[in-house]
Amino acid sequence: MAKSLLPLRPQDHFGQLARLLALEAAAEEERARKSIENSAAADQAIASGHAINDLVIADEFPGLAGRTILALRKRTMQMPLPPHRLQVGSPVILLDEKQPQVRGARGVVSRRSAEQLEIAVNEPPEFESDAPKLRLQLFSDEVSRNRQLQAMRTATTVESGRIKQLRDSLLGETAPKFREVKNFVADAALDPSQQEGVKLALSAEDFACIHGPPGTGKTTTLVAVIRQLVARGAKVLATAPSNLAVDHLLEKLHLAGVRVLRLGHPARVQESLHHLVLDEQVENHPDVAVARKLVRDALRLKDRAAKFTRAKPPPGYKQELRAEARELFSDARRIEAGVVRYLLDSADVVLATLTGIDATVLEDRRFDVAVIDEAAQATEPACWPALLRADRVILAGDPFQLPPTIISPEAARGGLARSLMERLLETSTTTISHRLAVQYRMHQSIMAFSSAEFYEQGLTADPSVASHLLSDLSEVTPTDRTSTALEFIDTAGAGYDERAGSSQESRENPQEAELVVKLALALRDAGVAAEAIAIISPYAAQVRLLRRLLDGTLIDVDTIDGFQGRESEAVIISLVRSNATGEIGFLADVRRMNVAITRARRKLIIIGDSATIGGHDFYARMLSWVEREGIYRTVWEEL
Ligand SMILES: Nc1ncnc2c1ncn2[C@@H]1O[C@H](COP(=O)(O)OP(=O)(O)OP(=O)(O)O)[C@@H](O)[C@H]1O
Repeated sequence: MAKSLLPLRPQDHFGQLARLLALEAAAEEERARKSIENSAAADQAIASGHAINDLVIADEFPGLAGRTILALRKRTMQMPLPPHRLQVGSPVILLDEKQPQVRGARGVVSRRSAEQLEIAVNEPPEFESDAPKLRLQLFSDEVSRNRQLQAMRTATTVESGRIKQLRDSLLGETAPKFREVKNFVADAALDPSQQEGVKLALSAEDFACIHGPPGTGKTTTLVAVIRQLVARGAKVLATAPSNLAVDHLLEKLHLAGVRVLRLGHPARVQESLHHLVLDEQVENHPDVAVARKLVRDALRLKDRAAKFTRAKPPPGYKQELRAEARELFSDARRIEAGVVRYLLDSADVVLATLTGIDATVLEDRRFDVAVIDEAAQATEPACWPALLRADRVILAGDPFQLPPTIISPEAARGGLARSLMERLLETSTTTISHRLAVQYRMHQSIMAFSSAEFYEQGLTADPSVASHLLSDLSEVTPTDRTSTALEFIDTAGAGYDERAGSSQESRENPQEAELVVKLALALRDAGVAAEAIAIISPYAAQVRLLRRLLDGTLIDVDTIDGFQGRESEAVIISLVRSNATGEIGFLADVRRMNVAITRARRKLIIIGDSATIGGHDFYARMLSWVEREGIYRTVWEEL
């Protein structure tokens, strides 16, 4: 997107975002529709594990919050399910195989075993045929897109009140205001930079950003912000784009004794935190036992109505049974709604993913402050449902790590990949952001390059980590490898050529993979716990290959995107690219590489071909960093 001049006009800005969202929706739906309507694509979806066919409903029983759980099995009951990619929490659609174009039942996978998948649906499906053969497949999340569009429409048209004021400041129409913080009690556990971040957040009357480079305790700081807000009587809506990030906040707030309530499908929340989820608390509320009985009665009535397949019931009788069932369902919902309201009133902090801000649950409830963690990974439209519900907003994140994932290249080029936080940081002329300065993860040599490239040399390593090495761990034998923090192993000239992976969409480098395995096992043999070693690569095909090679070792192998937000004592990065033309593909997105090189605590080994990557300025500087701070080796020394 061309750098927008402020102020942005609401019509133009939201109109443009809505267009980009439509492009993204079209790209997503194209993918999903292809595999629903076209039988060849459906076969492909089944072959690739995105769908399972020939299923029947083996059981149907009431789930949490008035939902129904359908247990699905292969028609031949004893047959195990084929290998598939439907995970607990995946959005799915259940279709009649004969009539896939007829609207199916949407739900979420709630449990999986070798023979059975359970899905939670809001309404039990009503298929035309009696014993339909069913297909279950992954489906895109239309509900959340509609919520975003609706929120942007409201933000466009609002003409007065707090929503308008906040919108105007976020669009640069008015300057964001800050006030002096009275009675600020510094939290002794925080470092001075984190305390400054807390102070800035508390002083914001409109919005403020906490910029948290890798390992700087962004979540720790946010928790401190939220605790102080709650102590001052505020109600807070705390959100993030991913369930993982929301759970991380939830756990820390709960441990700090804050009264929290987590919205969202329990299947998507970490098991140890289930007792903090709204649905679970609703379920344990005494009033809900009554509602549950109503749901059971309703299902029984529906069942009776469905049994009249041959015997002819008196006219209208079937409809009557169904109507009665519907009424019971609705009574059950009304009882639950009362319990939900009570639980929401009792919490000081309500947590949800950005897409999980559900108006049917929250109704028109407003909060004093909305907090958005990992804000640099959320698209701007994704933030608006949260923004509309609060008087003030605190965004936390790091725009120099991975941006939101967008599948339509056109939408990405148009600016959908640019987060609200990035836009605010780039366009603000006043101090709206505080960057945290002390990191608690990396040895100082590992930190140095990222600090210079992305944070204007603004990071320092806390003394507790500044010089820590693998060899300082009692179980680790000191070796050349465990007593140094940083190495680059250059494969240039060794003929370790990259090739297309089996799916043709990704790349792999088998010889490099073998070297990676050798290095990882050497670390393990020196006493480093397998769980403390991680291997990351930009390419999914290389990750698949490495996982195969390291099967059964407990060494973690993941893509860079999958490893964002995590850390490991030792990290090996496999860069993969090695070709005669110096083509580096999406390694050119240096933010991805920033994530990769900032995951290691005590040891980072990078393996790559300097002849392929060295033509790119960033990688040329990266090679000098290793020569300055660490050890540069050629692959010949490893053979
Ligand atoms: N002031 C501090 N003193 C000591 N340790 C700290 C401090 N702040 C954070 N840490 C430690 O740093 C680590 C990272 O903190 P936290 O989980 O808050 O960061 P994060 O925001 O999740 O990090 P990142 O953004 O890098 O993923 C934790 O182990 C935490 O205990």
